[in-house]
Amino acid sequence: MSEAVTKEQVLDALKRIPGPDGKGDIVAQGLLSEIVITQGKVYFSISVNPDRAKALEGMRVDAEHAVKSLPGVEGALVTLTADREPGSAPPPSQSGNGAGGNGASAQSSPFDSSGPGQQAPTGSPGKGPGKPQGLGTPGQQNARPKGTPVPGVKSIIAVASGKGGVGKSTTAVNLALGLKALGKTVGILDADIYGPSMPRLLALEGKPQELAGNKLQPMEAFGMKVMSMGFLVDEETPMIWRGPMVMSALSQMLKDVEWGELDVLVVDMPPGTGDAQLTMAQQVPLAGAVIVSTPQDLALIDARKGLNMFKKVDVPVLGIVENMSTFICPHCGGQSDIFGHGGARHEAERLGVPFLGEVPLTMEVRETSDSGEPLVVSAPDSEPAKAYLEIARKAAAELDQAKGGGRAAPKIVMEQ
Ligand SMILES: Nc1ncnc2c1ncn2[C@@H]1O[C@H](COP(=O)(O)OP(=O)(O)OP(=O)(O)O)[C@@H](O)[C@H]1O
Repeated sequence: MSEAVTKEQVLDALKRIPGPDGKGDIVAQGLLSEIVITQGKVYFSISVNPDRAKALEGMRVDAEHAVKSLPGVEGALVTLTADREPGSAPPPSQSGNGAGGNGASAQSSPFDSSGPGQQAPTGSPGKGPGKPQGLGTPGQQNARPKGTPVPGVKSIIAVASGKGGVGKSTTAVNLALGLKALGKTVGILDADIYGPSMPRLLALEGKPQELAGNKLQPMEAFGMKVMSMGFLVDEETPMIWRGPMVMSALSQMLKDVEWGELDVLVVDMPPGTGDAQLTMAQQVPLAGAVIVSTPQDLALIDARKGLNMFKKVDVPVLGIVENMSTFICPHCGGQSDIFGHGGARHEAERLGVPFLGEVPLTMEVRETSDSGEPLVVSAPDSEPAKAYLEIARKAAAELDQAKGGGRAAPKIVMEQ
């Protein structure tokens, strides 16, 4: 195993990245937040002028690549932020520079920004030959051909995110287990074709068994029925072919899987808000959606796109979850807000959707999710597990409300 990377090495690599105006470098210009390293994964944000966020995406990608190419780095989550004045980065505190990191899957890293979720790949269902018939044009208002109900399944909820790598799948699993802890019978469907995570998150291997009548027996983990694209699509299948396959595979996973009686089926959606996601949201008979975001303001722009996407297809948003809210140092217990803090709560309030809760960035979330022992079952008394349980409780309450005719209509105040 290679040596653990240090903050100094990361900073040295970042000195090669020119600042937004092409002058100096992003380190010298004081644009970086605190750099946190846990077990070979590096997290930080770069302050930019929000008006230039799109134009500076290349700078973000360059910074991420520069860090990822360092020996000992397994992944990097780099975001652009506008919530901090350049040069006012918090004073460095001890980072949880763990013992050098393993345990992450060898597959495409969820941190890989060039990978799944950043854009819908060519051949995505909205564009490619696999575009399902009769679903209306993605982007078209009010085109919700409610998907065919799945026999035995009372409610289907989607867990979605505006972009990849924000912890959507980890949240989906812990939310599902939280719902189970509330006494519900739960299934989880991993619809993330570009980077199926359930085999890793639930330590599942193998293929589902075929039953009579062309039905598939879902796999099982922690008392939940589980189905994943990862069980059906060969890892070797090139991305470009996966898009066209997704719709038939998805409808197969809904219709042709012996789900049995379920109170809730949690669907882990592919990240993003492109055509593929919109088409999926239209095709699945969703009772509600949960949006996962990091607190950082530009990520919230993506979260907002997620909200709009569900609005377009008339699916109630049960609420927003703020993930990686605060970093808790495993050594000193100190807290720091790498990506800001409280942004999602504020955004939820602003948009009039429920805020379901916040989950800190901790080593235990990462370790347990990457080793297939989700925190809600492996350490139910830990702080993040309690946060997930509370999120599940609130989501269940919102679901009941949505099913019972929806949230109370907002009061209309007449301006004098
Ligand atoms: N609160 C957290 N604290 C620490 N690590 C976390 C937290 N949430 C998620 N992670 C880690 O971040 C990585 C990405 O998480 P995950 O796979 O759930 O994200 P995702 O949004 O589903 O990604 P993708 O879009 O690539 O599928 C994983 O290594 C996971 O263990």
